[in-house]
Amino acid sequence: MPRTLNNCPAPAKLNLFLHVTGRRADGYHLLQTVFQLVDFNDLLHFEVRDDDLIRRSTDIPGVPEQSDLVVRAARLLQTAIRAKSSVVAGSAYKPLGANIGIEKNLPMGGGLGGGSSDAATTLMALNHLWQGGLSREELMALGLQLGADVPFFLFGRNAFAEGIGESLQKLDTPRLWFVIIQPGVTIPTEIIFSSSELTRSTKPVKMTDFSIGTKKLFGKNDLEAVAVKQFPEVAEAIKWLGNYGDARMTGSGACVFCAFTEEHQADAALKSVPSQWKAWKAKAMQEHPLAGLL
Ligand SMILES: C[C@@](CO)(OP(=O)(O)O)[C@H](O)COP(=O)(O)OP(=O)(O)OC[C@H]1O[C@@H](n2ccc(N)nc2=O)[C@H](O)[C@@H]1O
Ligand SMILES: Nc1ncnc2c1ncn2[C@@H]1O[C@H](COP(=O)(O)OP(=O)(O)O)[C@@H](O)[C@H]1O
Repeated sequence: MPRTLNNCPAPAKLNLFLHVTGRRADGYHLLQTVFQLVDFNDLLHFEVRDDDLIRRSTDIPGVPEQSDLVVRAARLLQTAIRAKSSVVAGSAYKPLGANIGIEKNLPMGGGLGGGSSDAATTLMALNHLWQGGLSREELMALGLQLGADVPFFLFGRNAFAEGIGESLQKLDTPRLWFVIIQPGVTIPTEIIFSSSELTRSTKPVKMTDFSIGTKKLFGKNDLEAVAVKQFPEVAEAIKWLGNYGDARMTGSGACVFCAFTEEHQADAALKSVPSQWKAWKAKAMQEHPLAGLL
């Protein structure tokens, strides 16, 4: 049985569009979105411990170990495996622990789903190392307890999502290149969703309305209007990137992106990004790099 899994990617997602179609009784918003995986990622390293401790071996400024989604994901998985083993074996099950290292590349509060992706990678890697035997569906249900974006990363394919993001249908998306700009602000998701100015009644669309290569994949992001009003930096980045094409915000921001059909077009845009902003080029991926673990 392997004891370590190193260099496990936790890729970013882009919301190619994001419509808010309603609100649930618990306050969570009903969405329709297209999730696109891209090859810009955090890197996680896992080492099995024989005791049942979960330790984060690298510090993430601003994220205490106990609230790190990676640590919370590992604990949740431990509990789920313990519950499953007691049903199956009915005997002495000894839970394992893990040391987890995180190389954080994805900006936090960026709308790239970094924390959620880290959590999903942790569930996939530790389920494998601990030989937990949980199915993809079981892991997705666990992931939803950690955040609305987590099931998508476990689903492992680009998707049309509904509900709060947990109802997923696989969708083939164009093989595009993206330039992503971090406009220098961090936007907590709840600030945008709790705004009285948020449009919550966009008319639902059908997945069959989409086809590869049409502009329909790139509808609007309902969260963008609220974000640009409160954060002029986001408006400025969208305006600048708009010189190269259809620029928009991903998720609840703050990052903005623009799609290109050719890599050299993305390179040209990236080269001229003003120096006050961090920016990256990323390629569309069809599948999560760890999909094979499940
Ligand atoms: C907006 C999206 C779009 O993909 O992405 P991000 O911008 O965060 O990456 C997601 O729906 C975010 O998912 P995630 O970041 O996992 O959100 P959660 O931790 O579950 O929720 C954070 C807070 O946002 C609000 N929230 C979140 C999702 C949703 N469908 N409705 C909501 O109202 C709730 O107030 C919740 O307390
Ligand atoms: N491993 C983690 N990586 C990033 N953020 C984390 C992590 N664990 C917990 N968080 C918390 O989740 C928040 C949202 O982070 P992130 O997922 O990167 O942004 P977004 O939801 O905008 O895509 C962070 O501000 C941070 O407080």
